[in-house]
Parts: sequence; C-alpha cells; structure tokens
Amino acid sequence: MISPGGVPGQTMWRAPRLTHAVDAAISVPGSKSLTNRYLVLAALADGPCVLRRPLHSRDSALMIAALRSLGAVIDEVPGDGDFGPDLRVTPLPTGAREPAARTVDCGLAGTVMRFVPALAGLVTGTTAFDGDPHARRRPMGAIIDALRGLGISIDDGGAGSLPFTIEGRGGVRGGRLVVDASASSQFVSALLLVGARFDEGLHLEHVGKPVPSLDHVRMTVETLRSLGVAVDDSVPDHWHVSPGPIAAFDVAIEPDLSNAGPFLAAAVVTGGTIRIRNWPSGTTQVGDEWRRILPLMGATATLDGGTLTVTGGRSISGGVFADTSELAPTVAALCALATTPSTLTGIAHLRGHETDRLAALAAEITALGGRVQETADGLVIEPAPLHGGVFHTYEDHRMATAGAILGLAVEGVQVENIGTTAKTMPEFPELWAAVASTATASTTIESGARS
Ligand SMILES: O=C(O)C1=C[C@@H](OP(=O)(O)O)[C@@H](O)[C@H](O)C1
Ligand SMILES: C=C(OP(=O)(O)O)C(=O)O
Repeated sequence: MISPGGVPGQTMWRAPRLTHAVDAAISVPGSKSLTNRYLVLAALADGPCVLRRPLHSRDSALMIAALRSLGAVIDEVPGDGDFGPDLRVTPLPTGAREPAARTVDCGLAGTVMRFVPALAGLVTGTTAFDGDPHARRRPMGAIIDALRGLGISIDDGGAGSLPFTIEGRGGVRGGRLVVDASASSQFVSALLLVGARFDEGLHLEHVGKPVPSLDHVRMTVETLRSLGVAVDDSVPDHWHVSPGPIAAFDVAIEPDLSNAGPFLAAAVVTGGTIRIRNWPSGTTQVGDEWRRILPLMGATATLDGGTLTVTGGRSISGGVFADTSELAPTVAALCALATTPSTLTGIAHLRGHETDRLAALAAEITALGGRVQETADGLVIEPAPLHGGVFHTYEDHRMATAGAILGLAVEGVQVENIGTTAKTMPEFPELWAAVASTATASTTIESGARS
C-alpha cells in the first residue's frame, strides 16, 4: 500500500515523444471518488463491508488512515484486482466510548479534508486535521460553517481553513442546514454522506452561485440510495436525507474513468487506438463524458462488450467544452494540440483544486509556446506551434498527466515531479511507458498536423 504521508520526490521526467501511433488495451485502477465514498460509507454502515478492486493511491491511503484513527478497522484481503488487494472495513464503533485525541493528515485530498470532519463530530474526543502546505489554501469555509451550524465544536483559529480541531460528542442532531457550496461540490457530498447518521437526518440547502461538478453530487446521491438511504433531491439545491441505517455492502469499485482520460488522449494525439477494459455500461463518473468529448475533437469512441475503444482522427479539433470538472486539465492539453481554437467554460472553481489549475495550465502551456488566456470561468486556447521545456506540476497529478500528453507530440517536454500522479494513480509512469512502447513503425501517424 502507498504510504499516506509521503510527498513524492521532485524529479524531472522526460515525457515520451511518439512519432508513431499507440495501439494498446489497458486496465486502469479503481475510481478515487467511488473508493473514498465507499470507505466513508463503510465506516458508517450497519455491518462489515468489502470494497473489491479499490484504488490504492495516496488519496485512498490518507482516507484509510483517517478512518482508522477515528476507530474503523480496515484490513487488506486478497482479491482479483490488477492493482492491489481488496479492503474489508469494520465500521466505527457506536455508543459511548472513552474520549480520545487523534490526528488526521488530509494530504492534498479534497475528499479527506471535506468528507472526514463530519465523522469526527460523530465520535467522542478531539480530532486535529491538517494537510500539505497547499491544503491550507483549499476552500474549507463552507464545511467549517456547516459543522458549527450542526452544533459541532470546531476551532480553526478564525482562519476558515485547515488546520482545525474538532471536539466530537458522539452524535449530531442534524436537521436543516444552509451552505454556500459554490466553491466545491464536495461540500454537499460531505454532508449528504453522513446525513443519515444524524438523529434527525439532514435537510441541506445550497445558496449562492451554482454548485460546480454536479456529477459528483449525483454520484453521492446514487451511492447513498443504493445502500438504502432515502435521499430526496427533487427540488434544485435542496437535499433531504432521512435518518436511518446505511446498509452494509460488498461492492466492486469501477475503474477511474477520469484517470483513463490521459490514455485515451494518447490515442487522440497519435492517431492511434486505446482500449480501456471494464468500462461500465452505466456510471455516475464524470469520466464517462470522454465518450462525448473525444468525438467532438475528431476521434471515434465505441463502447462494446465492456471495452471502450477510442481511435484518434487525422488531427485534433478544438471546440467549446463546458463543465469538464476534473477532466479539464486533460481537455486543455488536447486543446493546446488542436488545429482550431477552444474555449473551456464553467470551471472557475478549478482555482481551488490541488493548485490554481487555470493559472497553472495557462502558465505551463504558454511556457511551451502555446497561446492560452484565462477567463473568469475557464480558458481560451488557440493553436500555436509548441516547443520543448520544463512543465511544472505544482503537486497536481492532473498537471503531470497534462504535461505527459503534450510531450507525446512535442519534442523535449520534461515533466517536473511525475511522482505526484501517486495522488490517484501511482502506476501512471509505468502504464504510460507501456502504452508508449506500442507505438512502433507498424503504427504510422497519418497526419502531419501534429506539432
Ligand atoms: O467528490 C469528489 O469525489 C470530487 C468532486 C469534485 O470536486 P470539486 O467540486 O471541488 O471540483 C472533483 O473535482 C474531485 O476531483 C472529486
Ligand atoms: C480536484 C481533484 O481532487 P480532490 O479530490 O483533491 O479535490 C482532482 O482529482 O482532480
């Protein structure tokens, strides 16, 4: 298992440059969003649970460590996944317990810093939360205000961000709560995940600019319903979670479709073919949007028999791409290699992600010769010939994979700290090398349009 504490090393990684088309069938590790939701729900469930083929990465290791420190028992058990063991979870103990003092390291994981604090209100004792240096700059105000609104004692020194300490009393009354979740959908998900365990359940209302990344809220609602929790989301910006048990479960975690994106992009960039195994026929993951997005760029995408096959076209078309959420860095890298201009909209909240992704993408693509402008809620990217150079990654896994995509088409791209991909996919460098090795003289790139 990945160590939850380690910040990956700062090394330069020479991105493979391909002059032939890739042709590969791969599996990708489990979904971060599903793994960390099911871990939280297992800790709150009414009996022991099993997660099959879960993600093993820094973010999941941090979640496991956090839930263990709150009292859940999480064991690795043999499974049939390609990327590590299954997980068996014995939930947090219920009823009166001796108060304890614990710490939770959130690293840079949004799911840990947003989802776990409410659980700390359900157990007895003090839990101190902190994370990586940049974690202290990620938006947390709505969670801190929400916990106070629920009567949970929290000391953040008035900063409205990490670090903070929560004094749990072993239970939360719940009821009506108003939040402004415009900075992150994870504020809504965090409260819905735990709402059924409040004495009176939860009636959550969002006020403010629209909630971003709504697919992730739908994932939360569908996951809760699948475990017998009644959630009424029939009125926009209102969610009612009825109090009651969360049914124990044994689930197989879907592959991470967002992390499949860079590999699918390799097909698009090289005019080759990538097949992703075990693509779900129905899913709440935003990564299923690749089947809609990549054809807009000139690729073909076919889902057949559980395999998604993407084949790149003769060149990459730009376009208007709205609300791409965590897919945006991959979309932006493809747009920087496109022959026509692109506009990405609806992603202002990416400024609060692992880094300010709009600023980082604009700076790093521009440094390679690209033409990128930040807008109020996204990016405008125009065609320009790119050249080699260092692609800085700001501890952001999706910046690292964006650099790798650009390096496929541009000679001499060096990605700083490729190890940061361990946040959600420690296997990235090896899988990328394996895919790159399939580009041989027999798989000629047809188009001369690529840089
Ligand atoms: O709930 C989740 O699992 C996530 C929600 C989204 O967060 P934001 O709403 O902050 O974008 C997404 O970007 C993140 O990668 C994962
Ligand atoms: C925004 C992301 O992560 P987090 O869960 O840390 O918010 C992401 O993975 O793109």
